[in-house]
Amino acid sequence: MKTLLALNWKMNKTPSEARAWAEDLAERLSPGDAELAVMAPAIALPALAAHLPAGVSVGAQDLSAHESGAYTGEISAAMLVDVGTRYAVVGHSERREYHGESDATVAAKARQAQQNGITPIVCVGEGLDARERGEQVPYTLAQLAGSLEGVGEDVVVAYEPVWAIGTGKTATADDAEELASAIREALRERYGDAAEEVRVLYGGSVKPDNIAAICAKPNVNGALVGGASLKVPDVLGMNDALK
Ligand SMILES: O=C[C@H](O)COP(=O)(O)O
Repeated sequence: MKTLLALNWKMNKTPSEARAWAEDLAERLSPGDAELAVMAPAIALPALAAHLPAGVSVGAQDLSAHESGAYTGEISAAMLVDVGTRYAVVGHSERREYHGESDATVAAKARQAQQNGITPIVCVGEGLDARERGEQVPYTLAQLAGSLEGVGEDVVVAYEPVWAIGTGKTATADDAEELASAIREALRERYGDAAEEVRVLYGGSVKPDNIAAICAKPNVNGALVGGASLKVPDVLGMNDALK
């Protein structure tokens, strides 16, 4: 299966900046072994769909758990599909923390994505407390079970320890593999043989100089990258490191 380099811009870049970034990438990207996907603010997705180089996917950072109707401010899966969206991040720790999203909400969003042909990237991961208690595996697996309720196997799982996000503290490649292998086992129980085809990503302070070691681990099939996704040279560096 192809390694996935998922670039999460978070709340950065206007549509004009997104277009310039995509044009710059298109000029400089030499295709590697990884699949690239850009998870941008929804308002920038049409510009990305029009200007990203061929083969680079468009992704959303969130979507509504509802199909359509009276949900002011929400963006539906069908709207995202209409502008060329292939992936959607759901349950990022920032949405869980700042927008009160529960595992049940995350699962509802993932189901909504799948019903419309979007592959959800379901995020899970422990905070510092659970890590310091040595409970990172049971904590993360409990979150995963709730977040995958009723969700089919066309899914990507991103393990992001909250203490490593945007802090410069990267989990070691062995830490990433510990959780990725536990997640794989849980996916086998849920999906059987199809679990081998589910990509498990690591996220948290991934950069050009650490991505190769992390993605070389047997159960890590890519990365979800925040800070290092904003500058084209960093993205080229990560893409090259995965060749
Ligand atoms: O979605 C991406 C993650 O939250 C990681 O962010 P970061 O690479 O800035 O630590």
